[in-house]
Amino acid sequence: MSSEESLSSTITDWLFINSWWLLLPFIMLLVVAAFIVAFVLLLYMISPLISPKPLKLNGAHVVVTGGSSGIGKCIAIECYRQGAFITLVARDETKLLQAKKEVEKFAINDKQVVLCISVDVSSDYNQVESVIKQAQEKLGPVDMLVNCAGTSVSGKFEEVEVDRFKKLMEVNYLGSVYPTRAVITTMKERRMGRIMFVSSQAGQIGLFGYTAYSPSKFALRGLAESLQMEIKPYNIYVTVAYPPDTDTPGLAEENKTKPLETKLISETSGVCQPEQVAKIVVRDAVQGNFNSSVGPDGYMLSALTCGMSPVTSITEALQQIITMGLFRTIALFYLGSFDSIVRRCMIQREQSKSADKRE
Ligand SMILES: NC(=O)C1=CN([C@@H]2O[C@H](COP(=O)(O)OP(=O)(O)OC[C@H]3O[C@@H](n4cnc5c(N)ncnc54)[C@H](OP(=O)(O)O)[C@@H]3O)[C@@H](O)[C@H]2O)C=CC1
Ligand SMILES: CCCCCCCCCCCCCCCC(=O)[C@@H](N)CO
Repeated sequence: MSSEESLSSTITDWLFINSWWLLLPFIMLLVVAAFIVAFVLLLYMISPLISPKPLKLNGAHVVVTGGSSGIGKCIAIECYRQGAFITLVARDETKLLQAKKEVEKFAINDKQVVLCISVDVSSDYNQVESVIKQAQEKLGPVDMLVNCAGTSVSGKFEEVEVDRFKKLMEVNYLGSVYPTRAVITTMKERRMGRIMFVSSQAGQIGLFGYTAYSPSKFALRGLAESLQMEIKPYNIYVTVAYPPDTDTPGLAEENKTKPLETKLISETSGVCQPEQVAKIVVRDAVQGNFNSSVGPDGYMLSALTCGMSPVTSITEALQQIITMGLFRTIALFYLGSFDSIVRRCMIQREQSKSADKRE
């Protein structure tokens, strides 16, 4: 007896059936079921990967908090030159008016408007809600909200004043929650919209000197992920931007008190121009990409820290799946070099301290 015959007879014996072909319908049923299961699984895998329809910026109303300076101002310009109507939000009115003039230079038609609103985005929700309402009355419902208002403090943990920890959480985190809360209901009703949170590379990796700043930027990621899951069925897309050091008045201010360690470590991913950052993050928000990174280090950091964040394209998913192990290996070398920077700086400080004492 051949092995095939023995197998079929074993099966038929076992099932008390004399002719194996009686099993054919069941086998076919099994095959069909397996196909259906595979198809459903594939649909499940693909469904989060379907890219949204890009937002048309021409004629759209874009609100930019922190729009009077640095990255925010460049984001406003980038949207304006694509035909958007802009609301700039910040505290200082003179800076706002100055920025409005700069943005207006990039008009592409004579209907475009730049509106300025002076408010502290972090202090009182009702105030933020009422100014957003005013802006919507003048320029229509908000199509895209860019949460860029923010500030930074760097210094060793024990040297940062205690109230700074609270301040940074208020401005960088709550200052993004409040404007978002003020626009979300209308966006859900209209079943469209984009919300951008400007985090930082320091919102993907905790670094020496950023014990107050990093947590406020990490927090935005948690907010963004949770919110995205809630509002995706309403066709609203969230983008988190992670820029490296960027040449702005904010960075110049931060550099005045930045520890040497923080400077040396941050140099790894260099300094970008705000125009370049604005181009990339606006493009990603328009496309509805959840993640927006700048530069090669930014790309690696984002792939490495994608965790359970949503994906918005098949290419992105494949890149993450393939590169994760490799990038973790590279990251270990970076971490080693950061540790050695910190150790060298400490030794140098101690040596110069003891030299001072001897004098
Ligand atoms: N520059 C960099 O290296 C990087 C910056 N980032 C982030 O990008 C964002 C912009 O940074 P950058 O362009 O450097 O900053 P700038 O300091 O140049 O500009 C900050 C803007 O935010 C506004 N702002 C600050 N606090 C408030 C507040 N409480 N209410 C309303 N508006 C406020 C400022 O106006 P006013 O003071 O008048 O209110 C200004 O328009 C920040 O969130 C920052 O953390 C991320 C990575 C790198
Ligand atoms: C494969 C792994 C690659 C790892 C690369 C790591 C690079 C780390 C550099 C971090 C730079 C942080 C800049 C923060 C900028 C900022 O937010 C402030 N300037 C705001 O004012």
